[in-house]
Amino acid sequence: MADYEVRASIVGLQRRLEFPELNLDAVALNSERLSLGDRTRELKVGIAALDDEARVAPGVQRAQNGVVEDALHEQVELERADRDKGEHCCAHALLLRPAPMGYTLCVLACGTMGIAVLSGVIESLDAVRPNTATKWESHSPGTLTPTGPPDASIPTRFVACVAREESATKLRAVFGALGPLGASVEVLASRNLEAVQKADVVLLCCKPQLAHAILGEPGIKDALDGKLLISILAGVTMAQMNAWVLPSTKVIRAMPNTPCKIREGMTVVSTLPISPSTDVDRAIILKIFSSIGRCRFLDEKHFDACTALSGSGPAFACIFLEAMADGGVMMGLPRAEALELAAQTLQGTARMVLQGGAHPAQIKDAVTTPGGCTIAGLLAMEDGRVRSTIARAIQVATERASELGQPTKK
Ligand SMILES: NC(=O)C1=CN([C@@H]2O[C@H](COP(=O)(O)OP(=O)(O)OC[C@H]3O[C@@H](n4cnc5c(N)ncnc54)[C@H](OP(=O)(O)O)[C@@H]3O)[C@@H](O)[C@H]2O)C=CC1
Ligand SMILES: O=C(O)[C@@H]1CCC=N1
Repeated sequence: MADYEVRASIVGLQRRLEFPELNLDAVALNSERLSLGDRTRELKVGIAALDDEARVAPGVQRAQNGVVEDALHEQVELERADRDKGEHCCAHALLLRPAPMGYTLCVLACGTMGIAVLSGVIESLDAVRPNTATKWESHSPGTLTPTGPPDASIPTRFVACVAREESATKLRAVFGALGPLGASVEVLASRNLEAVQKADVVLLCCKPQLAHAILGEPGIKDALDGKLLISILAGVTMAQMNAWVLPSTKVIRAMPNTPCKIREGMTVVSTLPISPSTDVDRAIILKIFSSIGRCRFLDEKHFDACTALSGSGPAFACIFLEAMADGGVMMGLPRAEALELAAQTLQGTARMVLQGGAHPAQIKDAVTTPGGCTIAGLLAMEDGRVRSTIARAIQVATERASELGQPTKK
């Protein structure tokens, strides 16, 4: 036994003990190495001993009382054949994991939406708005400005991965322009496995038809083991994704939209399955999406409709916006002013609904003077069947969303 301990000490210090599954950064057979102060937060430190709790206890005690108070403690029992002696030995290791200091968020396939979400999150972390209340499901817009002790549900390290080097170069410029935190984003091209390995939480933002191939790349399944995988893909179901990853991977769907980029997004998140990590996962998801707009949970069965309404919605809203501006231009308004008037009018009206709680019909009626110009315009719109046209657009888009990421019908 003693031989083993000495050997463990030497091996441990020189090449991380012979327990690779522990992935220790340092090993202590006594408390000396634990006097590393704050550096222990960045290290996984193991105390190993052999079947001799008495010898471990003093070091453990000191560690708990002093240096890494809030570290996560985990008792692990190890068995190894002692090759020197041909014996089967047992070792106990107490792992002192670093206190959580945030996590690594990987945006896998960081295109239009990946950039929108990641830029929004980074800007929210950078924002200094001391009096802004934390925003959860029903408030907007929000901020992730960290106050007080480090929050394990806030991302602190970022990896973005794309297919092509030219996209990576573009991404570095886009994120670099956001300031120091943006510049810290690690951008990789064609290195999906490495990106996923580095991550604690993966936001999958590829085209729906690419998901199977990307998740099926060698090593990706294992790299996702136990991790939270948030997919923003239209049409690709949880059942599909669950079949493409290990059972230990926690798959969630989210449907954000492009206004996330300016932290005015609308994101719907699928209801979380109950698991030991539900609360943590919920906090992580809310911190991401509430920081970049509104966020609400809905059952997955509604996802195709949400994809059409809020995912595609910015495109539909812009048709209406452009049309209003065109009308102004037709009547002689300069283009820029017409666009400003239309955009601010839509924004103000939407805020009356969201913030003031007004019903759209109330707002419409309040504007509509009997015999006035508004009713004249409204009737012209009804003649053009604007309402049913817009509603049908959502219907058709929903139907199309349900086909995305599905095998093509012959
Ligand atoms: N656009 C929107 O408004 C919304 C889109 N969505 C969903 O988001 C997803 C992405 O859409 P969007 O952002 O518009 O798409 P983009 O085409 O803008 O982005 C796709 C990204 O995938 C990368 N990519 C392609 N192949 C690979 C690969 N093999 N490995 C890693 N990365 C790869 C591309 O990299 P490269 O540039 O190097 O080719 C690009 O960065 C879709 O599933 C869509 O349904 C959801 C809500 C709204
Ligand atoms: O058009 C699309 O397929 C994606 C999904 C939602 C918005 N854009």
